[in-house]
Amino acid sequence: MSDWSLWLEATGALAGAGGVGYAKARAPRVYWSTVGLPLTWGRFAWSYRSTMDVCGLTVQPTGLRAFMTRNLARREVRPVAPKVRRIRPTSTGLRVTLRLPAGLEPVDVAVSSERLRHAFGVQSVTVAETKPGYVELRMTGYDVLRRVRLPRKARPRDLVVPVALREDGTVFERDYRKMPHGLTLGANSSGKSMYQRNLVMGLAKLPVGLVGIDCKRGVEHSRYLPRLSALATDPDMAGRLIDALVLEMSERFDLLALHGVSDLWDLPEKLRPVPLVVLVDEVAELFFVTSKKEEAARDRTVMQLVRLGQMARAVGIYLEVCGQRFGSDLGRGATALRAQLTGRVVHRVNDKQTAEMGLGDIAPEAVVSATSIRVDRPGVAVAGDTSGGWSRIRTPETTPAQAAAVCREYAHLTPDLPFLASFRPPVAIPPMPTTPPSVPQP
Ligand SMILES: Nc1ncnc2c1ncn2[C@@H]1O[C@H](COP(=O)(O)OP(=O)(O)OP(=O)(O)O)[C@@H](O)[C@H]1O
Repeated sequence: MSDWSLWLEATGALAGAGGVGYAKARAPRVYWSTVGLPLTWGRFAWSYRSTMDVCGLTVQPTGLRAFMTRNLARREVRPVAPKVRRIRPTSTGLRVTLRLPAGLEPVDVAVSSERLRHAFGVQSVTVAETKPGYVELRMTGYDVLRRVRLPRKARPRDLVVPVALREDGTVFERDYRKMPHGLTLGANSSGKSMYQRNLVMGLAKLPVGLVGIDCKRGVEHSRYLPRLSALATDPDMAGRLIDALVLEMSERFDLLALHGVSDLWDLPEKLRPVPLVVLVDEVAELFFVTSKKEEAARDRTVMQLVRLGQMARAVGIYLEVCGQRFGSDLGRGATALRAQLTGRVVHRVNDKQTAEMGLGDIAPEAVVSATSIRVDRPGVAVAGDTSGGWSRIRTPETTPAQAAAVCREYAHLTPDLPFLASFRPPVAIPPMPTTPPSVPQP
């Protein structure tokens, strides 16, 4: 086969020989940029006006405009469609900025997004308001969540970590300054650990302290040890660690009061304590008790965690909580804690109630979207915040070994925090090979 026909096959142009199917399945990004984009662009340009018309996205012209068209331009008076202001191709689709005519609002376009998706023959269309009077149609040419790759320029910065890709091809970022505390929910094998792994890989590269609470004996978090400032592996230790964090919070507030500011970020840089991200894996373990006498300790731990949730944002301590369920059935303080965790990510769940626990106070459609996540799509989740916005996301697939390697590489960024010293287990030394060393033969 010649080089030329190989290229044709790879890009899908060899339709007759099944090339399109091959390229769509194996290299959707290549297919999109070489074949899909020109086709979609052409279809869009050719059918834009009529599509808007049949989708009900036009308005009647004003009297003056109708008069001018009829009498001066001597043209037929037609309904007015949104004006296309900008068309921008991306590696995953097409972005079109529209100026809405008077009488149309962004929600009208959003309601028609499913019709537009079929009319333009694209994978998905999402509508975002960019400024008053303008919306952006974000079209994706292929299923970007099938095999997720974050764009190269998506790098962690400040306290912002790119963690996943949205359905519309944009990057989903976890911004701790905008949304200080987060909650990740999901059934077994739904992708919670993968989400946390991607988060830790990003956070590890930033000048922050990472604190792990993993009451499953540290099976998840012990991989991140070189980059952790503290790790609690059972509820008792977690209780003491949370107490230490509350004490640190009080000291940081004293520091703010001393300098007459109300936020850590208002302090001069050289006085500013390092931000801390507290990662809690399987939060239900903190609530479980096996005997009555453990209840007092459990209640104290939960209440201290609620205090962190309520106040610690101002002093740069952020919570990242993960669990399978998070309802009032867990025990006292559960709903109070959940209310503080503004950033919500819900993976596949076993029941609608769990989706409602995470997304019910965001949007009813988000709950429906979370309950329809397929079992064969681990890692897909619905991410929302309590401002009402939500989107479907998926993290890139990464291995525990990759996360451990990043934590080792950035171990030098682990801050020296004396108040956490007693919670920092010695970093594990790689195990010795089990086979005895070979003795050189004479
Ligand atoms: N974003 C993803 N892309 C591809 N595969 C994924 C993704 N997320 C998770 N998976 C697959 O799903 C499996 C389960 O994921 P993960 O361990 O993160 O689930 P979990 O919710 O933490 O489960 P558990 O609660 O049992 O610990 C992983 O082994 C991985 O192969």
